[in-house]
Amino acid sequence: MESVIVAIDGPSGTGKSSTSKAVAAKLGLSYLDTGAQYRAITWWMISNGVDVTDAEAVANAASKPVIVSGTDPARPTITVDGADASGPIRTEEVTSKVSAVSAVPEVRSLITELQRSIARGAETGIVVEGRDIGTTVLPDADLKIFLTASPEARAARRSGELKGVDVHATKEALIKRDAADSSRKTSPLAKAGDAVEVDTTELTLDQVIECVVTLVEEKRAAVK
Ligand SMILES: Nc1ncnc2c1ncn2[C@@H]1O[C@H](COP(=O)(O)OP(=O)(O)O)[C@@H](O)[C@H]1O
Ligand SMILES: Nc1ccn([C@@H]2O[C@H](COP(=O)(O)OP(=O)(O)O)[C@@H](O)[C@H]2O)c(=O)n1
Repeated sequence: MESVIVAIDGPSGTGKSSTSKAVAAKLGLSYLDTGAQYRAITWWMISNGVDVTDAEAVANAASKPVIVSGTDPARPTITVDGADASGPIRTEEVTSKVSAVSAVPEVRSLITELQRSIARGAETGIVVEGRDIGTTVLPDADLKIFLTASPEARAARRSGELKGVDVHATKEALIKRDAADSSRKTSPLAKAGDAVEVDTTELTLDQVIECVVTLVEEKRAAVK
């Protein structure tokens, strides 16, 4: 296999970003964080005074921001209209509003096209992580992984990152976002029929990385 495309989906805090970056780095592949792109467009909407609860206003503005993702797993970058957005897209305000913006069909079709063109341009292959990569963005991916973990484990991991934030509040916010992402009409968070499900609750990050690397290597060996 000359180039390999790996889709990694799952809810928040299951380990998608950490696993995808490490797998891409180990195998010499590019890396794309699609959640960062939805966060970036959300940040632009907030900064430009667009009411994110007004789906029509969001749809009308969706094509305005220019979002550029750098795909080096050692140094992922994201810019909006040329400005570094990596810090501002991680604020609590963006996190609480991103599901409303990402549910708008016009936003999804624009971002999906952007993701497909980035994947096409990755010479050695790419690991793309998100919610709908295996089902919608790259349905022909060579390998699809769906990561899961208990809400308790996911909340503990997330609140470990955000110092001083209450685990209970983190868990509630996380469950609310998963419910919104799973119930939207256009390409909801879902496991593709042909995805391999990996429950990471009792696994260390290294074990998850090893598991995915082995699955990619098995795929590559099978088509040689
Ligand atoms: N298997 C694991 N065990 C313990 N901590 C983990 C595991 N996988 C990821 N983490 C940690 O949990 C946090 C969230 O992981 P991340 O990769 O950002 O998840 P996602 O992209 O699915 O939201 C990070 O701090 C990461 O280091
Ligand atoms: N492929 C994707 C990726 C993210 N998203 C949206 O973007 C949000 C942020 O994704 P993320 O991956 O940065 O979220 P975390 O799990 O890292 O907190 C999700 O809650 C979804 O609303 C999406 O709709 N489709």
